[in-house]
Amino acid sequence: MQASFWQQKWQNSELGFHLPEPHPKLVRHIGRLGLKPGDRVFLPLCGKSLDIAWLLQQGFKVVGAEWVQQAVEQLFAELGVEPTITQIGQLSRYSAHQLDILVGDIFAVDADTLGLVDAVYDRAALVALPADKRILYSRHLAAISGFSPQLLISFEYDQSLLSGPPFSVSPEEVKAHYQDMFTLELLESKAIKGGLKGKCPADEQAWLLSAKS
Ligand SMILES: C[S@@+](CC[C@H](N)C(=O)[O-])C[C@H]1O[C@@H](n2cnc3c(N)ncnc32)[C@H](O)[C@@H]1O
Repeated sequence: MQASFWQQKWQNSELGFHLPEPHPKLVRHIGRLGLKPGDRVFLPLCGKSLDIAWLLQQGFKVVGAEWVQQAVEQLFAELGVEPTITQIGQLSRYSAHQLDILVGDIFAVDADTLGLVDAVYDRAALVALPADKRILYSRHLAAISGFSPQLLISFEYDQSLLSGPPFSVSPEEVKAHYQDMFTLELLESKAIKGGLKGKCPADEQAWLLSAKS
């Protein structure tokens, strides 16, 4: 997927992925990440997710990465805060209070620029990437986040019925990406009511990834 694909989605407000509430699986399973107040949570490919505001309200710091500047501008406008913007190489950093958003390609984010994180929350990030990029992404994400524990939400459906994104990522594929680095626990797997995009039956899965010691 090129940057232009996502820029067009944001320009045309084709934001079917954007939920009107914090993700119920985040709310249900956040406790499993073992976080303390003030800990910093990384949301790769964050869009303007309401999960960000919810995590801030719970007393966490948040850092996100998002390619599309328009998305990030909408995020700060909807939060009602004015960001301080700084340039770091190819990336811009939008910061306010307990929030940093790195604007640019996730693959341009390194561990120094990201800073220390205590957990990763991946919702609609792994599944937004095509298969060849998912292999690179899973290793890159683990490396830049210092193998922090991760709450991952993925979809599984018959890929022949619908072209992604979101792409179908089976439990076998999740394991192939992560099981050499993390211990994986499937927290829940539930059918999406009405199917994916109202078109095809799909399951949404929540995974807990804990670094192997
Ligand atoms: C499916 S949306 C999910 C957004 C958010 N996680 C949510 O739950 O609402 C994927 C987002 O990732 C962004 N994105 C796609 N590829 C990216 C990349 N390589 N680096 C950074 N952001 C990217 C898109 O612009 C889009 O906003």
